[in-house]
Amino acid sequence: MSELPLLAKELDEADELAALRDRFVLDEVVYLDGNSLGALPAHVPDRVADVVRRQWGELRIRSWEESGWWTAPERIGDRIAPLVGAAPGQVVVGDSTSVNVFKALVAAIRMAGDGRDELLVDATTFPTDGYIAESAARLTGRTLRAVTPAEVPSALGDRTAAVLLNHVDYRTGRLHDLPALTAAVHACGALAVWDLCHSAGALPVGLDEHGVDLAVGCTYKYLNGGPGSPAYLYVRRELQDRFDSPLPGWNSHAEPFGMSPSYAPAAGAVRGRVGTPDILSLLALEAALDVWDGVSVDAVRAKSLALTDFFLRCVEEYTEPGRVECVTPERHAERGSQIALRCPDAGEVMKRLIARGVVGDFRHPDVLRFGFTPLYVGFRDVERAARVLGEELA
Ligand SMILES: Cc1ncc(COP(=O)(O)O)c(C=O)c1O
Ligand SMILES: Nc1ccccc1C(=O)C[C@H](N)C(=O)O
Repeated sequence: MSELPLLAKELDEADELAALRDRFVLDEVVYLDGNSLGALPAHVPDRVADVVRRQWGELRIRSWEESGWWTAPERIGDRIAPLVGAAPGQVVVGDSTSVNVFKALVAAIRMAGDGRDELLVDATTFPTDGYIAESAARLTGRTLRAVTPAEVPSALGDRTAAVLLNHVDYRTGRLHDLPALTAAVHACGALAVWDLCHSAGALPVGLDEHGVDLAVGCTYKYLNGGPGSPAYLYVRRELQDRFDSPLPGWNSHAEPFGMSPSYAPAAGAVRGRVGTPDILSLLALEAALDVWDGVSVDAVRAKSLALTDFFLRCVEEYTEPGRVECVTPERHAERGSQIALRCPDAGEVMKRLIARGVVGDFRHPDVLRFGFTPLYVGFRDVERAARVLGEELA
C-alpha cells in the first residue's frame, strides 16, 4: 500500500491556506485548470446580481458616479497592484491581454526612441503576444526578432527598443528570471515588457522592486475574475509621463467630459485606459479579488511549490517509468504553478482524465497541463489526480 494518501491527508491538515477553499464554488472534481479559467468565488454571484439589479436597474446613469463605475479601472488596478508587487497608481484594468500587449509594446517602442529599430519577442510565447508584436513592429517600422528567453541577453544590443517576455511559459510552466532579464534589457538601454498571465496570483512578481517598465496580464486565471474578465496594464511611475498610448481613447483624456476635439492625456496609469469599461465584468472581478483579503502571495507561492513537488512525487510513484516526460523544470526557481507532462497520446489521455473528474487541459501537440491554484487545490486532490493519471496511462 502506498503511503501517499496518508501523507496527502497530513499535508492538508497542516496547510494554513486550506480553509480558503471554502471561498469558492467547487464540487467533487479535482480542478487543475485554474491556469486557464479560475474557479468562481462563492460571493461573486450575489455581488454581480446587485450590480445588475440595483446599480444598473435602479440607479441607472447615476451609477457612473454613485456606484464608482467611472473610476473602477484604476480602483481595481490598485487592488491587483499588491499582488504583483506594485505601489498604487500604476495598474489600470480594462481590455484584453492582447490589447494591452499592443498598448505596452507600441508605447515602449515610442519611449525607446527612433534610433532603436528592433523588437525582441519570446519565441516560445503564447501565440497572441507574438501576433501582436508582429503587428506592432510592422506599424512602427521596426524589425521583429523571435528569440528564446535564454537567448535574450546575447540578442540585446543598441538597436533593441523593447523586449516582450512571458514570466511563466504557458506550455511548459517554466518560470523565467524576471529580475535578471529585466536588468539585462536595461543594461542595453531598452525597455522590458512582461506578460504575467501565468504568474500573477500564483507567485511573487516584484514589478516595482525589479524595475519592470511595462507589464500586462489577464485576470481570469489565478485571479479568478471570470470568463473574459478584463486584463490589466502596469506602467512604471517614472515612465507614465512619457507613456504615449497608441489607443488614446476618450477615457484616457485629461478631461474626458471636456469633449475637446484635441487629445490631451491624463496623468498616471489612467493613460492606459481606452474606451468605456465593461462594468459587469470589471465589477465581477473586483468582487472576486476579495478572496485575497488577508492572503499573502509568499504563502501562496510556498504552497504552490509544495503542491507541484507532491504531484511530481505521486506521478513518479503511480506511473510506469518513461510513460510521460516532465517538461516543467525541477528547480523551484524555474517553476511556475503548473506541471506539464509530455506523452504522445496526451489529447486522448486528457479526455479520459476529465471523464473521471480530473480536469487539466491538453496543449498541442502532446502536452498534459495541470495547473495548481493554491487557494483551492489541496494535497488530497493532487494525490487523486496523480493516481487517476497513473491508471489511465497504464
Ligand atoms: C501568456 C498569455 N498571454 C495572453 C493570453 C491571452 O490573452 P487574451 O486575454 O487577450 O485572450 C494568454 C491566455 O489566454 C496567455 O496565456
Ligand atoms: N482565455 C481562454 C479562453 C478559452 C480557452 C482558454 C483560454 C486561455 O486562457 C488559455 C490560456 N491562456 C493558456 O495558457 O492556454
